[in-house]
Amino acid sequence: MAGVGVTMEVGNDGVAVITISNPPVNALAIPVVDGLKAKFVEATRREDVKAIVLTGNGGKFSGGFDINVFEKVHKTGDISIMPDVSVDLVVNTIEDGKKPVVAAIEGLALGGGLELTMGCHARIAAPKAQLGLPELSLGVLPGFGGTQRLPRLLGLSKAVEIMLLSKPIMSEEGKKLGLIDALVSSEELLRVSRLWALDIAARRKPWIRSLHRTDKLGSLSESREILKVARQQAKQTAPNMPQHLACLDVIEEGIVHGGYNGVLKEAQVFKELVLSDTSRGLVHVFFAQRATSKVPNVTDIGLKPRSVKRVAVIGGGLMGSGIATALILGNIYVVLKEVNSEYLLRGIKMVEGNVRGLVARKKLAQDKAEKALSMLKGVLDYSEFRNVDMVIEAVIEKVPLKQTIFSEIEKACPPHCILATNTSTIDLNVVGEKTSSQDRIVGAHFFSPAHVMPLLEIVRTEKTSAQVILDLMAVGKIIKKVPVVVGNCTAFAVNRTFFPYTQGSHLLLNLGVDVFRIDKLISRFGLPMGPFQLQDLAGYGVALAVGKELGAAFSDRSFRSPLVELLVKSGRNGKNNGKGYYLYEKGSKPKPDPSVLPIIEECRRVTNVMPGGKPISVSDNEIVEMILFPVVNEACRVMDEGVVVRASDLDIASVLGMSFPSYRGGIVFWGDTVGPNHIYTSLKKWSELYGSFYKPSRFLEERATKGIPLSAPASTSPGSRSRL
Ligand SMILES: C[C@H](O)CC(=O)SCCNC(=O)CCNC(=O)[C@H](O)C(C)(C)COP(=O)(O)OP(=O)(O)OC[C@H]1O[C@@H](n2cnc3c(N)ncnc32)[C@H](O)[C@@H]1OP(=O)(O)O
Repeated sequence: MAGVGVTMEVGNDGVAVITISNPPVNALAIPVVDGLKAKFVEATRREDVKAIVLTGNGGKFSGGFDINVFEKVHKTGDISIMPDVSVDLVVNTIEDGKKPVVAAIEGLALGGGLELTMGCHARIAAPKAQLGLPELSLGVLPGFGGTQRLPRLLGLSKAVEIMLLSKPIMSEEGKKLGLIDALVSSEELLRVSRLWALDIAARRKPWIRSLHRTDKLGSLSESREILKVARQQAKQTAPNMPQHLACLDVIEEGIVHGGYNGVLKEAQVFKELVLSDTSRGLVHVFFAQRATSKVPNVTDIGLKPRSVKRVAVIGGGLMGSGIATALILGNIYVVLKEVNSEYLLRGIKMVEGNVRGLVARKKLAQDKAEKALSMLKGVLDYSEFRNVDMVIEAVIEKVPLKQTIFSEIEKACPPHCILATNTSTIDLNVVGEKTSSQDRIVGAHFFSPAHVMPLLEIVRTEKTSAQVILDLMAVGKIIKKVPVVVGNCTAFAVNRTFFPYTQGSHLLLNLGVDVFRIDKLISRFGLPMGPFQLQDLAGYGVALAVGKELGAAFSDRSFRSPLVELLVKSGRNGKNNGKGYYLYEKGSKPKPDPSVLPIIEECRRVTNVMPGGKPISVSDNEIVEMILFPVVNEACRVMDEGVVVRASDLDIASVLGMSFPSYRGGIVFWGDTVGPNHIYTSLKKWSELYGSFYKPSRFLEERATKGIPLSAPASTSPGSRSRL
């Protein structure tokens, strides 16, 4: 495999093939950008070169500009390390250069990669290549002229959609839309591209500079209307993110004042956006997600994942059927076991409902749905378990029941079979206590709805073998989850970190803050809904069971309120029966229900925590902090106890499991952005005013007083332990 750099080969036909090489995705690192410039200058100068083909090594064109450079800018604040690619390389050297350039695209051309190809005079692609401008998902905008050339190549409407959704299209669609000039097989790609380039040089094919085109832009009033609608949508779907509106403004600049002015404006706005908190958060999440696949003593000891083809799921309830759905969609054969045919039928119906729901929402093709459903078999006993590679138990949270199941499956399954539980609270050592297969026991904690939520929390005990963890990570990837490996403790990493979220909201409510104000502020912060609406959605049964369990486990810092019991007593059961903190009517949005207020008053009388019996007076900002700082505080304990490999694992878990806004970088990253010292002093003040729920942890105190970021590795914190 070639190293990092750019090569050039000039053939007898007079075509210079310039190849980008930077495995694994040919990211445009600074040496690659420099190499491109040098090779283009050389090809332009050489008399034996008539035309140029630009391509990528190893079956991929390019995954875009090197995101590591953004990270460097974020760390140093020094924007000057960004090279001038947009004007110097793409406009002056490639697009306005003296020799025609054809892009030969295979595999993927994303971000800066696609933007380079749009500066070329034609684009030839192999089938199934991914083409996209995902820069907005990194908090920036396309910065190599993409905001200008994409609308000019395929029309404003589609271009805006591709950029705002950060969603790639395939080369087949690109051909239909006019982004791609010809679609040819991988084997033919270079040959056709060379001929095409020569044809342009000989004026047998048009020499097109995308930036100069206007034929697909439509009239100014049409463009303005499209941008107006897009702005309205962006305000709704991305209210806290500046890059969406900025991108639309830059596009408009080019439409009104011409492509080149648009390119200049793009470069200026790009520099502002790279330095934004949004970009810092999103770039952090990009790398944090990829870091989860590196687990010390698991992924670095030469093991290979074993193939898991058949999985048994025990329990066809909400979780079990969701897990079964995720598995069959990943082409894994599933045996779903229930205790009687009524429950089994209900479980299978739920799986079918999940799959058909995806088809209805156009997320799955009909034939794929049928194929997936053919991978499911319902059973009532263990006879089919003799040839499964993994079992996932997903029954109710009762210790004796789980223990019985585990000793039964130990006998029914082959000796290599992974024995996983989807428990969200029970200690894995207790679950597997009655077996002698502790090395095969592992937690596979899915988040509801399991076929939708992207996180898979893999819980290991001291005895779980590295092979078993690796196998489960591989299964997680096959079913399109992001697996995060954590240690064994009550509620594990995610629910443990977030238990103060619910409790903190209830404490604030009991201190006199309005329930709907809390929900509104938390949604405004960026979570999809507030804590009380979430409780309505999850169901009060869950709230009661989990509240009891966690309250007992963390009694030194728990706030217990009788509110949910009072709600149930008054005939409310959340979204389930249409009445909770909100009223739920089919076809309309949840409406705050004022008749819940007297019940809250009654609860406040019972808990009696308001200082002097009067509601506390707090600012909007303080409300958000009083809910989220205790979560950061618990995250500190989780890190201190070594439950996670690295701080960023909690970031990704909070984003993917709890829908914490990704543009805030995850819970620990956000804590560092706000500042450990501010969090510590606030918690200390509240703990004096309102009790031990807010008491700062040892880890937080130490980091705040020494000025060490919360995310700094544990070695900086003497006395840290590890459960991994
Ligand atoms: C100025 C310009 O307009 C700005 C830009 O171009 S910004 C960049 C725009 N490009 C992107 O956003 C694409 C980002 N990359 C991806 O979406 C995916 O990595 C991909 C679809 C290219 C490949 O996905 P997949 O095959 O699952 O591999 P994935 O694990 O994600 O990536 C493989 C490795 O390449 C790295 N990588 C991928 N794209 C990268 C990039 N643009 N820069 C630096 N590293 C990159 C990943 O960090 C990962 O590294 P690791 O192995 O050390 O963890």
